[in-house]
Formats: sequence, structure tokens, C-alpha cells
Amino acid sequence: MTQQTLNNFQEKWSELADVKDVLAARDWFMGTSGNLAIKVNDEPLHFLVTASGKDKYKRTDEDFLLVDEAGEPVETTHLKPSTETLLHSAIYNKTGAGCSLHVHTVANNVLSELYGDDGKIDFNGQELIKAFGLWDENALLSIPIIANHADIPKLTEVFAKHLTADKGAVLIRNHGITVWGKDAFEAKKLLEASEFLFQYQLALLQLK
Ligand SMILES: CSCCC(=O)C(=O)COP(=O)(O)O
Ligand SMILES: [Zn+2]
Repeated sequence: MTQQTLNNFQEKWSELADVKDVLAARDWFMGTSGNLAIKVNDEPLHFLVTASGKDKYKRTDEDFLLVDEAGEPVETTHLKPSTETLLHSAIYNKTGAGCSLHVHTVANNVLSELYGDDGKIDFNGQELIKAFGLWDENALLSIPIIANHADIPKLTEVFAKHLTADKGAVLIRNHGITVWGKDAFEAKKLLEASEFLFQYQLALLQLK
């Protein structure tokens, strides 16, 4: 590893660890759920992904491991990449994204079930859709909802159909949300904006 590669690796590790701490403070990793990834190198494609099954509320030296474009560890390790690494691989293989985040929350699960049969949930007239770059007064943010296939290659195949832009979000029914953006800042912004919109919609439905 050259000094530059090492510096980049450490920088990306620390960026992802900082995002993980903020999401943990929001209590978005219940029961070891969730996984996070950040691209470290384009060619060959290498990205850091959370190790599977860890308590993501803790910060340790074994939180992430480096994997290749197929989601396989780059070096021999006792750590297992996230069971959902293939979703992150698909993001980096099909888009120009640099960071991808997946969390399970009560709000995203309840809404994915309520709107699951529609295959999407729409938001308009909401200030926070601007986080997705939608600034027009009549702009519509439509977040796709896909079935939660237990078979991860199958889930990835369905998920990958929605990887049509360098930033976006997909809800997996009764499972969670995956967002991606050009870097950690953008991915975190999209995740927070999505969760704000979900919490708002849930609160509104409860008042009706
Ligand atoms: C215990 S949560 C079920 C698996 C899951 O959906 C998830 O997000 C966490 O899996 P990982 O292998 O990334 O820890
Ligand atoms: Zn999950």
C-alpha cells in the first residue's frame, strides 16, 4: 500500500466511523441492524463496509473491512462483511456514488408496509425534499418500495433496477431504507431527510 492509499483508507474509515456515531446517537441501529459503506478506490473498486452482526453503537477497530467489487474481503480476515454487502456493491458498480447507508427504523418499516402495495411513497409540498435536489414548488419525491427477499442476490437484482442516478433512496418492505450519495455528507443528508419525511408522515397519519 502506498502512503497515499493508506491516507485515503484512513480518511474514509474515519469519515464512515463518524457517520456511524451520529446515526447511533439517533438510535438507528437497534438489534445490530443496519450497515454502512464508503468507497475507498475506483479502479479496482474497493470499499469499506460494516462487519456483519456487530453492535453498531460501539466504535472499535473491527467495525469495517475492505471488500472488492464482488463484496469479498480484500485481505484475509476473521471479520464477515455485512450480509447485505451485495446491495452496496451494486450501488458502486452501477452509479458514481461514494457512500451508501442502510438503517432500520420504526417509521421506515411502518410506512414501507402501509405503502408497500403501491410500490412507492410520494412526498410533495415538503421543504425537506430539497435535500434530494428537488427545488421546484411542485416537485415530487418518489421513494420506491421493494419486496424484502430473504435471498440477497435476488434482493440485489430487484434493488439494482432503481440504481438509475448517483444519489437516491429505496425502501425495502418491513426491513429498512438504503440511501446513496456522492460522499458521506450527501448520503447522510439524504438519510436524515428521508427519516424526517417518514416521521412526519407517520405523525400525520396518527393524528387523522
Ligand atoms: C439483525 S438485523 C438483520 C440483518 C439486517 O437486515 C441488517 O441490516 C444487519 O445485517 P449485517 O449483516 O449488516 O449486520
Ligand atoms: Zn438490513
